[in-house]
This record gives sequence, structure tokens and C-alpha cells, in this order.
Amino acid sequence: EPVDNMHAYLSVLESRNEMLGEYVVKCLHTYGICVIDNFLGETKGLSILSEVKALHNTDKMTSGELVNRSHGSNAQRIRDDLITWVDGREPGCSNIQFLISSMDAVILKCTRKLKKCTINGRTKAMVACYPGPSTGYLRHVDNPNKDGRAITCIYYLNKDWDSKVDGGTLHIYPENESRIASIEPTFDRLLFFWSDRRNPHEVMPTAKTRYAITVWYYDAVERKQAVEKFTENQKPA
Ligand SMILES: COc1ccc2cc(-c3cnc(C(=O)NCC(=O)O)c(O)c3)ccc2c1
Ligand SMILES: [Mn+2]
Repeated sequence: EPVDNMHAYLSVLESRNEMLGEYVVKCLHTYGICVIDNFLGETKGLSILSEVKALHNTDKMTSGELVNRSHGSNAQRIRDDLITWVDGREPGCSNIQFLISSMDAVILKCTRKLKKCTINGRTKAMVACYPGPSTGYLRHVDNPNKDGRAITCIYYLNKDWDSKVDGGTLHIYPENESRIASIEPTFDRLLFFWSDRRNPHEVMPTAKTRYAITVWYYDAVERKQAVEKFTENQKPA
């Protein structure tokens, strides 16, 4: 019966998220990085990709440019990605919303098992496009100054991507490690890594358009302190 099938489907999904959560926790504790391939499957991945392309083609994305102010006028471009923030309820973003819920479902299975961090919230989803050709994004740390972000979660949407030809590899330089993690932004790939100084990383120049959707998960304690500090600084003297 359809209801029984739905129950069966949901229990399979539940146990898959349980298994994925275990894997993510183990990888983060061991390497600080975790890659899951074939996260949502071809059909769902393609429907998310079509929504992202629509955002790009209807000029919903703006330059995330973070110009290096210290260079003044001859500002050196650090990155040339286009971005837009979505919470998933916008029209034409229902598949992006499904992705965000799927990311949340895995993180929910991790949060009790992660040592020294309690995940209690997240940012909206940042839909990013590195337009080919692009300079990529110079080496940086997502959260260098304790703004509350604990885990970076990136979903890649690039079909038939060959980094030897197309570039766009994400290099992560885990501190205390001599090895570099080279992650190709391939279709339906999900990546987690600690957002703080443990994981400096950079996006190599890309020859063609490169799409990704990123969500940052907050650590409850660090986020509370960051918000308190921010509001403290906002109070008139
Ligand atoms: C204040 O407004 C903003 C707006 C957008 C922002 C975007 C980033 C960001 C950080 N990291 C990456 C990255 O590492 N991508 C790795 C990959 O795509 O494989 C990336 O693409 C984008 C950081 C700060 C921002 C601040
Ligand atoms: Mn980053």
C-alpha cells in the first residue's frame, strides 16, 4: 500500500542518515574533512542544478567580491564568484530547499556525537557561481575570528567536471598535516570541513562555470558569544 511504501521509504532514509552521520563524525574527528558522493542521486541533483542555473540566468547573483582593501586603488581581486543567499522558500527554489533539509538531516545525526561542538543553527544557503573563466578564491579561512561558524557544508553541481582541463579544484591545507586535500567540485558531491583555522583552503582558477551551494552550521556556544560581542560593540558609547 502507498502508506506502507512511504513508511518503508522514510525508515530507509532515516537509517541512511544515521549511517551518513556516523561517517561524517568519524571523518571530521580524524581528518577535519568529509566527502560524500552521490548524496541525492542524478534526478534530484539535476533539478537542483536547473534551479541554480535559473538564479544565475535571471541575474539573481551578485558579486561576492571581497576586494583586498589594504591595496587601495589597485585592489587585488581575491575572488570573483557570484553569489546569492536563499532560505529555500523563494519561488523556484523548492529543490534547493530539499537539499538544505537533506544537509540538516545529516547534521542532526552528527550533533550529539561531535566532541567539543554543539550544532544549533545555520546560515541560509549561499548559492555560488564561479563564472568560467574565473580567478577562483585565494587561500583563506572561512571563520578565522570565532564568528560562530563551526562546519562548512558545500554541495557541488558540476556535471562531467575534469579538473585537469577545467581547474576549479578546492585545495584544503589542514593544519598539522603535511598533505593537501584536493577536492574536485563534481556533481552531487557533498563536502564537510571545520570552518575555523584548522582548514585554510582555496579555489583554483576555473576555465568554465562552476556551481556550488554552501551552508555554514553554527556552534551554539561560539555563536552566542559572537552575537553578544557584536551587540555589545553596537551599543552607543
Ligand atoms: C559578507 O558577505 C559575504 C558574502 C559571501 C561570502 C562568501 C564567502 C565564501 C567563502 N568560501 C568559499 C569557498 O571556500 N568555496 C570553496 C568551493 O567553492 O569549493 C566561497 O566560495 C565563498 C565568504 C564570505 C562571504 C561574505
Ligand atoms: Mn571558504
